[in-house]
Amino acid sequence: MLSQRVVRALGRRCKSSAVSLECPVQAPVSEAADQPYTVPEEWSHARPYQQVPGPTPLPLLGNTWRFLPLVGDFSIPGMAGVCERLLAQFGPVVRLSGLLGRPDMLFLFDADLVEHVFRTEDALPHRPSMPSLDYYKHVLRKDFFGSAPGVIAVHGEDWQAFRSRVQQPMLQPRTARLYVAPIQEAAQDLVRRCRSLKARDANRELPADFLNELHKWSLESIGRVALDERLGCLDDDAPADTQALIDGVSTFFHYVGILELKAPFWRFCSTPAWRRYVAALDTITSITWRHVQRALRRLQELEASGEAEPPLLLRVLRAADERTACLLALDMFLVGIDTTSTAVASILYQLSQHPGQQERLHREVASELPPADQPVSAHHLDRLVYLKACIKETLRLYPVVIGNGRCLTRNTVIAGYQIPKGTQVVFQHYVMGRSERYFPDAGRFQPERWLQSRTHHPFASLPFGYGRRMCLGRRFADLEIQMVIAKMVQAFRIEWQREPLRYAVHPMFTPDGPLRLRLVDRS
Ligand code: HEM
Repeated sequence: MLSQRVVRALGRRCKSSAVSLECPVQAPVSEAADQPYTVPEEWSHARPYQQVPGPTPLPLLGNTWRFLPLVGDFSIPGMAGVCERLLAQFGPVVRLSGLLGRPDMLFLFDADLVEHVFRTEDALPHRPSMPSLDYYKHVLRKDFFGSAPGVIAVHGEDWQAFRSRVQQPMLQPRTARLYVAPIQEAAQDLVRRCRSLKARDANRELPADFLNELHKWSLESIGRVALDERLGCLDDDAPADTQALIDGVSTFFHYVGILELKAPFWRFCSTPAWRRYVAALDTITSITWRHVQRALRRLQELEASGEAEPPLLLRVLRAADERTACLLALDMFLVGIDTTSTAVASILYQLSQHPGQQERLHREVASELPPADQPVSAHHLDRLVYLKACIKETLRLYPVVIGNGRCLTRNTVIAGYQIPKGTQVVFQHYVMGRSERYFPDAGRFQPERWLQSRTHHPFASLPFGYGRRMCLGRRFADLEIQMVIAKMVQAFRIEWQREPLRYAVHPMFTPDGPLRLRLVDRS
């Protein structure tokens, strides 16, 4: 049964789903927002915004028509290729204007320009993500989320108030190290599950829906961190609500791209896509809430028993209130499941494509880690330098988030152009990560490049973002990924016997097709 409180809050639906067309990025501007951040002379000497090159919008349809099936030349799954074409056609700064119902986008393909924008961002950076989630949290379910509804799709002082409450425990390297043992258990659950799945296949291949198993592993890992709970996602009799949560997150990501990039009909009426999206978010919210309630009860028991170092969520609960803890857990589930599982899918797939590098990694793992049934410590992981290089190399070539961004909170001069506040600047890390300008022999999977003293531009590949809004779960993601890849490589040789997979934006940048890795036992 869902918590009565959540049911009540979720039950108070908006009378109408219509939303105003007001640009959601216009509110959170700083005091100095109306001023160019640069000296006025620079602004007055800069070229007008209209001169930034980019695809020409059509009357009425703008550039949104490009996402239409059959006639359009853009597609969401094919966005990586679209971005490469835009760079080739227009150069390192491209304006995508005339997007119905949303601000213009400015694509940056130059790492110096990315650095410039990041280094001059204001105290309350605004990531231009998800007006639909913004609407869900701030309008449709405002009763539940209140005025500080987490960090995802939250901006300005509300964002700062929430982030400052949770940032310290989340990003301290010391915190992630407390989770090595439970994260190892989750990784071992996956190895066990893989053994049993491949044993069911004559060719020892994993099933076509193996990505779902990785989602389960990822949820299991975050469950340990966020809730201090063994969810049992990878057990044969996994609780039904774990798959419901995974499906909810997948549905959320499936529809968010459609709602955000295609014509925004959801702003005027309740479309089928919008209804499925809202239902998915309601599911995620209510399941998370139920688990947080359980965690709260455990906190009371822990406090009664004088336990010294309660887990993350419980520490947040102790420091704040139960709503903050629930909203943090919700954001962690929302953006911490598919990101990490997609990264792991991609790394496993790349290792299967590069047996030489996989063998080198196996040698490192075999010499640095204790036998599979013994505990791995943070010090063991520290020594896996080639593993870390393989992870970085995969995320350089196949960043899970192909383009992070910022919504300008003040008029800014970029590349000699006057860029007005409200413009969504998109950092094209997928394209920059593959550019010869920043990485010699850029197309080759070459983890060794990360072992040399730094020669690459620090802003060309930033898989976890940068600055005050950098990924809050980065420490946990690093730990989870390192542990699970080390355990998989320790247990198996990972092979691929089928046609190579392409990648597509779904909206994580994912190997596009059944992930039928073949596993051969190492021992
Ligand atoms: C490979 C895995 C992951 C990748 C590639 C990734 C990537 C990112 C990126 C690019 C951002 C935007 C940063 C910016 O705007 O500068 C972000 C934000 C965020 N990530 Fe991650 N992430 C991953 C895993 C996780 C995990 C496991 C969690 C939670 C446990 C998490 C929680 C968050 C949160 C809460 C934010 C929003 C921070 C804010 O707006 O203040 N992420 N992530």
